[in-house]
Amino acid sequence: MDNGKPTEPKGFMQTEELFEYILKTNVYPREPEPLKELRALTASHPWAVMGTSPDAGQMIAFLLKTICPKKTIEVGVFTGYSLLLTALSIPDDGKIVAIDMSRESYEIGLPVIQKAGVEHKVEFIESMALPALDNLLNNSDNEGSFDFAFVDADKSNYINYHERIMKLLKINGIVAYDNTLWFGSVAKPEDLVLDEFKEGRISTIAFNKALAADPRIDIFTAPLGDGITVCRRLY
Ligand SMILES: C[S@@+](CC[C@H](N)C(=O)[O-])C[C@H]1O[C@@H](n2cnc3c(N)ncnc32)[C@H](O)[C@@H]1O
Ligand SMILES: O=c1cc(-c2ccc(O)cc2)oc2c(O)c(O)ccc12
Repeated sequence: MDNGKPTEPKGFMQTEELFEYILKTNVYPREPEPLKELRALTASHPWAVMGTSPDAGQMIAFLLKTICPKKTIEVGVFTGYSLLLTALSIPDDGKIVAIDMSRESYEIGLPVIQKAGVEHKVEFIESMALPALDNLLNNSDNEGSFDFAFVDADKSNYINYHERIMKLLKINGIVAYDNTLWFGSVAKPEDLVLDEFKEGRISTIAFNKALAADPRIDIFTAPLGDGITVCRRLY
């Protein structure tokens, strides 16, 4: 990464022309106005690249509209692209427990969430994610009560988030993990990977291996954005 910008573009699985084609043909024309507005608002942020890729976002919105979740968790909010798309996709009485250590980032996108009329669905928790998840688990009402979770925070902790989310999700509940291909580095030999991707590559490879071996879940990985792995809790 140079000035916060990774050298590998999003949509690295396709040629740049093909990725642009997908965005122009069916992602941007279907992207709700508030999400366009939030993306534009975030574009000048030095860490804009962290926002969920709109093509992966479209898949998450599709999933959410299919399962109609009443209780969801988001780990890693930033300026709120994935949070707003969740809020726009779940029922009016659905709730999102949204966890991020930075309220400042969340507040950048908050006016757009308010204007879209979906703030009532959001309970924002400013905290490190692990203690926040443990705190949720301290209340036994939360165990096995969530329909959906989206994880897009510090990649080295995904395995720790997974253990907690398995307890918070209902059986048949769904969790989606972003960045499971970490700019394509997971499939490259270490010596061909730029230094700035090496640490994330190691933790992502270990995480992907742990998910593949986890008998509690069904999984698939979609090569959208930076790679997104979707799991369903089986028991
Ligand atoms: C990739 S961004 C999230 C992008 C967001 N999903 C979106 O669509 O814009 C990662 C976020 O995780 C937060 N984060 C990183 N490590 C964290 C931790 N240990 N606990 C809580 N939040 C964390 C950062 O503050 C940052 O806002
Ligand atoms: O370039 C990034 C960096 C992150 C990132 C780094 C460190 C953290 O503690 C959290 C997140 O996340 C990204 C991301 O989610 C993405 O979709 C693209 C790029 C990056």
